[in-house]
Formats: sequence, structure tokens, C-alpha cells
Amino acid sequence: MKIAIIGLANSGKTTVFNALTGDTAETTTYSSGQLTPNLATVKVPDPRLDVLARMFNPKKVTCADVQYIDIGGLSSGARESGGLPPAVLNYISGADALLHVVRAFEDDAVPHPDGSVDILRDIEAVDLELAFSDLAIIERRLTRLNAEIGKMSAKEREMRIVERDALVRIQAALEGGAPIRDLDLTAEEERLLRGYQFLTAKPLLLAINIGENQLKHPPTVRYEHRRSGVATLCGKIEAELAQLDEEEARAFMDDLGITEPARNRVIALSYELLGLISFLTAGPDEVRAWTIRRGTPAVEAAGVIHSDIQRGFIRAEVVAFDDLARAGSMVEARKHGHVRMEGKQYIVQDGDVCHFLFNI
Ligand SMILES: Nc1ncnc2c1ncn2[C@@H]1O[C@H](COP(=O)(O)OP(=O)(O)OP(=O)(O)O)[C@@H](O)[C@H]1O
Repeated sequence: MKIAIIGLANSGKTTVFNALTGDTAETTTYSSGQLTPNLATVKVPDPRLDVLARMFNPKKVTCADVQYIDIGGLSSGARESGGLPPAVLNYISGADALLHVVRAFEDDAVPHPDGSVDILRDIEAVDLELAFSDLAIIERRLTRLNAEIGKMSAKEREMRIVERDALVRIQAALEGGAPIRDLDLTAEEERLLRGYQFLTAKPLLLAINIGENQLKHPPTVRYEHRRSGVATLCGKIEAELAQLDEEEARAFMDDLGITEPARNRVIALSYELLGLISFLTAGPDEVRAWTIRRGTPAVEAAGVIHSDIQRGFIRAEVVAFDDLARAGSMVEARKHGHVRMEGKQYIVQDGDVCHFLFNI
């Protein structure tokens, strides 16, 4: 899973990146205009793995991971200067989800590109940039399609007409201020449009970057779009927190009245927005979490581990993590009838501990 961190200059993107990844990428009080992104892969914290590790005593424990990309600031005037720089666009398009860092903290030493802190104005400005980028792609594609459609074979034409009509519909929606993720698209339209990697179609999480003095009374931000969420965090404190060992971090959090690091919350929210869940595998060699989309049948989940397991799939032995944890061991779980045999089409649930039987 790849999440691109976006936001206006000096909103605290690199600080939030450091908070989420435990990295120490340089932050600056001026807008760095940085075009080489910071990249880091973060393990998804999953306390269930610790429980399984105690039970199976494996040689290794492997968490699911998330990759964060921190790119230079978007400017609210990108439209006038011809859109987002291609390098930035490239990184954002390749991401599965966007994390938009919105500045809420006040600090005269850190100039805001638009002269003042205004959460709603900044959210709107970035949304507009994303919409503008999608509109530019749509316009180019429509011009090409309209020129080519007359020369196509009947079958090809039929498909392209569906695509063209969908593009016209989302163009109108974008012009009316709706992101693509708010639209109802048919499965076929989704398939035809997937290749465009539209930015407003991606799940989006707002990270409201508050100052230390706002911790007790953070601003409330409503953002009512589909596959969108809001998390409030103080990037500066969280970045410091990420540098401490567990004991120091706990003491620091107690002092500030924080119950858990923002990182866990942000990862959990991103998972939810992306419709992702984890299933688990456990044995003497490895205890591991695997990421799949909610609704994935067992045979496809097996393919995430290895294509051979998918190809030769016979059945899955499944026990829900909670049942296994309560039983204390596979033997006990079996005795209590918690271990089920499931077929190819079984929909894997979050926390299912799976053992796939296959034959190739
Ligand atoms: N929550 C916060 N409270 C106070 N200061 C903060 C907070 N978050 C970030 N800062 C400060 O704001 C400044 C800019 O932060 P940072 O470099 O992370 O921003 P950026 O969005 O990555 O900037 P750029 O425009 O260079 O991409 C830094 O001095 C950082 O310490």
C-alpha cells in the first residue's frame, strides 16, 4: 500500500512524514520546493501478531507494510502555471491513497504561502488542484477519443463510447465541485477509467496538523466525501515521539495526554478508507500479516502469498484470530470446533488465521 503525502507548502508534510515513519528527513521553515521525494516503508502495527508469535514461537514475524511518499508542496496557484509539476503528478498518481496535510498550527516563523492559516480555504485549494489535474487529463483524452472514434471498428467503438460518456459525466461532476470518489460508477466504467489513476478518485485522508497549544481543543473539521476521513495530529510532537523508545514515548504521551501515537490511528484509518483488511498466517517458520481488499475470496487471498498456492488451491483451514487467542492453541481451537474448512469462494475476514492446502 502506497500513500502519498500532499499539501500546501509549509503545511508540515515532511514533519508528518517523519512522525509516521520515524524518519528524520530535514524540515525547513521556508518552503523547500523539494521535488525529490522522501520515501519510507513502515510496518503496520498489529498486536495480533505478538499473540500469535507467543503461541507459535516462529523463526520470524513479518508485519504488513505501508509505504509513505513525501513530495514537495502543492501551490494553490498551480493551475495558472499549467498544473502540477509532472514529477509530483507522477508520484501522486502511483499512490493508492492520499494523505493531505492541512496546516492548523500558527507560527510566525513559518510563513504560510497564502499569508494566513485557514483550514477550510487550504482544503478547498488542494481539492481544486487535484480536480484540475483530473480535468486536464479528461479534456486531453476526450479530444483524442472524439477524433478517433469514427475510425474504430464497431466493437472498439462501442467500448470507447462507454468510456467517453463516463468521462463526460465525471467532467461535469468535477466542474460542479464533486470529486470522482463521490460518484456512482458501474463496474465497467470503473474498469475503463482505472488506467487514468485520477487523483480525486483516490481515497483521501485529511491530516489536520495542529499546534501543541491546540491539543486540548483541536479544531473540528467536517469533510463529507466518500472514502475520505479526517485525523487530527500535532506533527511536531508526533515526530519527536517517533524518535523515542517505548518507555520514553509512553511517559511523553502521558505528559501530553495523548493515548496512542497518531501513526497507529493514521495507518488504521488509511486501511479502512482503502477497504483493506489483514489475514494472518502462523507456523513454526513465520507468523505474518497479509494485506487484502475486503471481500477477497480465499483463492485470491492465497495468491497474495504465492501464485502456486492460488493455482493449486484445494481448501483453506480457517480460524478467527479471537477464537484462536481464546483457545490458546490450534489443538484447543480444533477441539472446540473453531477451525473450519473453507472453499475457494469463502470471503476472507479481517483477522482470519489461514492455512491453505494446495496441490501443484
Ligand atoms: N504541528 C506543528 N506545530 C508547529 N510547527 C510545526 C508543526 N508541523 C510542522 N511544523 C514546522 O513547520 C515547518 C515546516 O514543516 P515541514 O518542513 O514539515 O513542512 P512541508 O510541508 O514539508 O514544507 P515544504 O513546503 O518544504 O514541502 C518546520 O519548521 C516544522 O518544524
